[in-house]
Amino acid sequence: MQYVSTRGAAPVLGFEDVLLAGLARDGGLYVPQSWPQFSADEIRALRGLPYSEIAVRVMRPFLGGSIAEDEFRAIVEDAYAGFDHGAVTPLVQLDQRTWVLELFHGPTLAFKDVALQLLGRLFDHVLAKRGQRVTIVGATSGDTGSAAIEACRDRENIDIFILHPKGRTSEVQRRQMTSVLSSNVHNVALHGTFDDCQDIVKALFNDTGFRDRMGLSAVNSINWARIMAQIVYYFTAAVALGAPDRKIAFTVPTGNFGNVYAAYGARAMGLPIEKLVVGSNSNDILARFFASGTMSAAPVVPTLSPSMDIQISSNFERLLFDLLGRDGSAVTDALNRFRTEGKFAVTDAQLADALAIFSGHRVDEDATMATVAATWEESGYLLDPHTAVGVAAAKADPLDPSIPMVVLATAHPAKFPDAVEKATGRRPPLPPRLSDLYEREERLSELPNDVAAVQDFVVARARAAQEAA
Ligand SMILES: Cc1ncc(COP(=O)(O)O)c(C=O)c1O
Ligand SMILES: N[C@@H](CCOP(=O)(O)O)C(=O)O
Repeated sequence: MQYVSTRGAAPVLGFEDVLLAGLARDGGLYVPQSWPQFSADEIRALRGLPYSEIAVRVMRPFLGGSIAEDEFRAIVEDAYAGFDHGAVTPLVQLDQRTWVLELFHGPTLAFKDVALQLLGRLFDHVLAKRGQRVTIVGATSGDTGSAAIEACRDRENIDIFILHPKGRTSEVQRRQMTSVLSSNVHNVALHGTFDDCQDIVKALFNDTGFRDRMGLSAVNSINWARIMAQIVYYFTAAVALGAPDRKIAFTVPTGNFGNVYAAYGARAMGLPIEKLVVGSNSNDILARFFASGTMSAAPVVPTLSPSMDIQISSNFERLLFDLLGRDGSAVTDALNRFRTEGKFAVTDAQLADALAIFSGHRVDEDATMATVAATWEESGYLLDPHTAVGVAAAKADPLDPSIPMVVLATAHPAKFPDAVEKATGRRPPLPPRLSDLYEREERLSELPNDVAAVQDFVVARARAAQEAA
């Protein structure tokens, strides 16, 4: 299995190099040269298997033989052993046609753990084999940060720097990051939005001198391995609900487009996915794209679902690559236009290709709160505000109701207790292992929205951490 860049001008790489590279050297994102195919019989054979076995079978083709199967199986089993539900990502039925796929049973209570618990172990495995060390830089709107820190803390060959937008995460999310005091963990509260954090991370990667000197790696979904690990739960959910002998649809609360792109990958691999519904909060650039074919930037507004307060969805580039016929220079042109003019458009035919798979819905703050409240009243089920955006988007979609709709529950309601309490009168408690979170010491540094300032900080802290080690 080989991987190519969406901008078409970076070296073609195998799995291990893609894992360590993060962003491609031409600024693009790596995607598989072709999608592995699963026959109906191979999909049927997944029914009833444990999560980790499905994970091995679904991810195996992406490794291209770079990790021996028994070693990979051991890594996968270890990654999911700490989840607090035996099914890892259980399905819960909400009503006759709607299920939620609970992705929040990992250590930091959000879907990011599913991929990052694996990624931390894969980094360890590959770095030990190569005798290499990396500096991870990541951007977070709240959940990737804590999941990545949890996965990488105290690992010998990794320093990890996480940029979050100051004051724009929930308090639980911030404390989950900043209360990890390990010497290889460095939290930055940036004076800016998540998009600013993500821009700085990309700028650090695009400075190839800095990138090579520091040995930069990524934990955001720009890293192909994140997408690979997220494809697995679309298979587990689909086979549990009757695939390949029954069609299925998913609604994904969306920000950076990584999660729903993983669903697109599962469909390309052979899962009978009828529709992918993209749920956006008031930061609705994606819903507007699916309505018009034009991607046009707008200022980020803070919402009750802060992890989705994103206007530049980095993984959309991977879909665009396919919509534009896998032409890297056409992708580069479109994205340059987006940077300089604030917008670009696809043709009617390209939009029709996208709409054959996707639809998009904007869910505003009132609808989010009303959905949390109504779901609690009708089903006795507590939704976090991100999942509520998904449930509301699923209800707004005109899809054939005989097709089961799975909404991805991307975070535990206890990560957003204020919004949940306001909507339902019930304050969801943190699990016992996090019950002292509000008393824990925090450590973080504040930095301006400036690439050079972040670069200097990374150099100084990485040097100090290595001297102390
Ligand atoms: C709780 C939660 N829901 C939804 C999303 C959006 O997912 P994606 O960025 O993969 O579209 C995020 C952030 O990524 C998140 O943390
Ligand atoms: N919502 C995310 C934003 C980063 O997304 P990623 O999937 O690219 O890591 C977060 O919680 O940080």
